[in-house]
Amino acid sequence: MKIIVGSQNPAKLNAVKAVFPKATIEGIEVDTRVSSQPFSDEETLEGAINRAKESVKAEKGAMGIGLEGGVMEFEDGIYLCNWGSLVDTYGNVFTAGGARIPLPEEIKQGLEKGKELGDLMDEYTQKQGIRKKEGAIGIFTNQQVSRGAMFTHVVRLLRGQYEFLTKQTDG
Ligand SMILES: O=P(O)(O)OP(=O)(O)OP(=O)(O)OC[C@H]1O[C@@H](n2cnc3c(O)ncnc32)[C@H](O)[C@@H]1O
Ligand SMILES: [Mg+2]
Repeated sequence: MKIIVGSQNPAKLNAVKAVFPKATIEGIEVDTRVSSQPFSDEETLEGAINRAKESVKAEKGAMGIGLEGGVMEFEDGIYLCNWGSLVDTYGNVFTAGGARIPLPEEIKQGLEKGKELGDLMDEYTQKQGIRKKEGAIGIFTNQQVSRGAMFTHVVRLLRGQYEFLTKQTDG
């Protein structure tokens, strides 16, 4: 089985590898056709679906997976949100959402100024490439749940739905 992932971010690629250990996995750059910092569940999910649809087009017979990170405004502040999509070789589109946690006021202010969360996290932690490592979710959960672990859960939700449908249609 071949899976094309619409990203070259190792946190995303490793999540797909963890859930599909026997598959050949390739990450490609795709146009998400949403903002580089999605600002709602809807926009983040759309980014994930666009990534998956672009990826599946890249190679005949391969499945496509798109994982997208974003933020969403809620009554009490801004939450981190994550969405994923899997498009199989028949064109079936599966979707799944990931864990949400609120972001600190300082991060919220940076986002409202138009900065990207990835850059804000590097400033906040005085480290580089947090988005490719534990992510904001890893930092703000004291490393209890890394970005990779969170995306692994999303990909597991995608794989399970795909298998469930395949079982139904294969009898
Ligand atoms: O290369 P791609 O696949 O685009 O990976 P990315 O890290 O940019 O991730 P997304 O585009 O999915 O996320 C949109 C923005 O939100 C940031 N982001 C989302 N979740 C994050 C997290 O857990 N930690 C740090 N930055 C995060 C990310 O860096 C982007 O600026
Ligand atoms: Mg990005």
